[in-house]
Parts: sequence; structure tokens; C-alpha cells
Amino acid sequence: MDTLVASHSKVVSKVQIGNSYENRPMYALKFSTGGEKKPAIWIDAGMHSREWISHATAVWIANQIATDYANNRAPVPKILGLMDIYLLIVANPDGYFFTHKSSSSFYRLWRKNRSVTSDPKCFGVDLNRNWDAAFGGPGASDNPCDEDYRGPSANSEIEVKNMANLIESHGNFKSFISLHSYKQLLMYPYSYTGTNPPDQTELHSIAVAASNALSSWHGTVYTVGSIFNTIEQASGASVDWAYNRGIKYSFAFELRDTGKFGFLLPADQIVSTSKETWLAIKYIMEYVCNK
Ligand SMILES: CS(=N)(=N)C[C@@H](Cc1ccccc1)C(=O)O
Ligand SMILES: [Zn+2]
Repeated sequence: MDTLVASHSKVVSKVQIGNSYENRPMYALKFSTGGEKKPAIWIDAGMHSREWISHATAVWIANQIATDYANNRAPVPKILGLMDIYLLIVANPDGYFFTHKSSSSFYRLWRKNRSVTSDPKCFGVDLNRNWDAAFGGPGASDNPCDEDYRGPSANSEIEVKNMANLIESHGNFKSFISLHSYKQLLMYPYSYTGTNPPDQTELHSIAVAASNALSSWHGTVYTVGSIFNTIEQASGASVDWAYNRGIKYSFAFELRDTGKFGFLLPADQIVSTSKETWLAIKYIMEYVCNK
């Protein structure tokens, strides 16, 4: 991040949105051509720490946004002329650190954050169940030892609080994109209910077009739909929270693959995954900035 800011200081800056539970700084990259409170686009990665392809893709995309802007390559200059982009590469720093402590699966496949819970044997809250959106409903667990433990209350986790605070205090986000892995899905709200969101038709058509752009690169096939219909019911999810706050263009990606490697996607797929994902994200951003 520091290298990117140093080499593109006119358009990229680092914003500390707070610290994690274990006191690691949470830095979002802000891409802006100036102006106050311009409409903005949010992209986060790594909410689930074992989904390493999401962090890697976010790093690649950060560099792509900066270099496309510097080289005046469409549509980035147009997008940044109208909107700011906030990119949080590591939404769960403590979990990410934990996944690097050992290659044994207890560490490498850690998903949650690392907060102490009411059960001394079990650490961590699933940050994607801790948001104030149907919190505590079906699609999350109240057992601290479960992978989808929602936490004691909505926004109980400092990492979620930091993200929600930035988005709320900014108040002018138009799009919210959350990168996860794996399963190759491009999804929109809701996850807490099977009821269609009011903007389902528009969100579905954007997601279909974006996934077609993605597939055009390497032939990777994504499935498109609401989170509830496509992957599972989940309460307390970030994308539902964003949509309920009026951030209409809210999406979640499940990046490669479909299970051959799963969370252990080999590093030699990082660049091709990033390039195809960028085509989809670029499509969404351009659509939003034309609205
Ligand atoms: C495989 S996974 N854990 N990334 C699937 C991910 C699905 C989801 C995305 C967005 C909103 C709600 C739910 C989750 O369980 O949080
Ligand atoms: Zn995930």
C-alpha cells in the first residue's frame, strides 16, 4: 500500500479507519481526484481471513486503478472524475495474520476475527454475520465455537464498527462490493431472506453483464443471483446492511475456484483471477458512475 501511495501520491492515499481487536491498523486505500464527499464506491476483501485470493485480487486491482488512471486508460479517469473509490484490502487483519502463523489447517483455514468470546476454548466472530442487518436471525450461529458465530451483538466487533463508521460518516456511498472466495458467484442482496430486493431486476441485470465481462477474459463461469438463492441464508451480512442503508449497488463476489483447490487456490492463479474480476468490477463501477 505504501509503495502504491508513494508512486501515485496524486490519486491514492491511505486512510486509517481504525484498529483491529489485536490493535493492528486498518488502512483503506482512497482513490480520489479531489473534491469533498464525492459519491463513492466501497470495495472490501479479506473479511474471511482464509480467502487469500480476495486480498491478492484487491492488491492487483489497487495497482490497476492507479496505473489506468496514470495512463489515462478508460474508464478509470471518468470514474475517478465523478466518484471516489475506497478499497480495504484486509478487512480482518488479525485473522489474516493468524492464517500465516502455520500451514496447518487450524491456522491457514481460519475464517473469523480473533476476538475473545464467552467461551475460553473458542475465539473469533464471523465478521460477515456481525453487521446490523437482521442480526441474530437464521443464517448465523450463537455458538462461539461455530465458524459462523455472529458475536454477542451487532457491531460488537471493532473491525465491523470501523467499516460501518467510515461508510456512515461519509454518507455518500453509491456502491458496496465485498470480495470473498470461493465458488465463482456474483451475488446481490438479500442474504437474510429469500424475498427479492426492490431493485432485484436492475441488480440482476448488472450482475449478469458483469459476470459476462468476467467470463470474456478466460472463460471462467460465474453463477449470478441473490445471496439467499445462490449460496445460503445469512444474517448480519455486510451486503444486506449496505443495501438497507440505501447503497443500492451492493454486491458480493465469491472468487475462484469451484472446489478443486478452494481456499488453497494456487498463487499461479492470482493474476488471471484478478484480471477477470477487474473486468466485472470495472463494469459495475462504470455503470454506477453513469447513473
Ligand atoms: C465461502 S464464504 N464464507 N465466503 C460465503 C459467504 C456468503 C455470503 C456473502 C455475502 C453476504 C452473505 C453471505 C459467507 O458465508 O459469508
Ligand atoms: Zn467469505
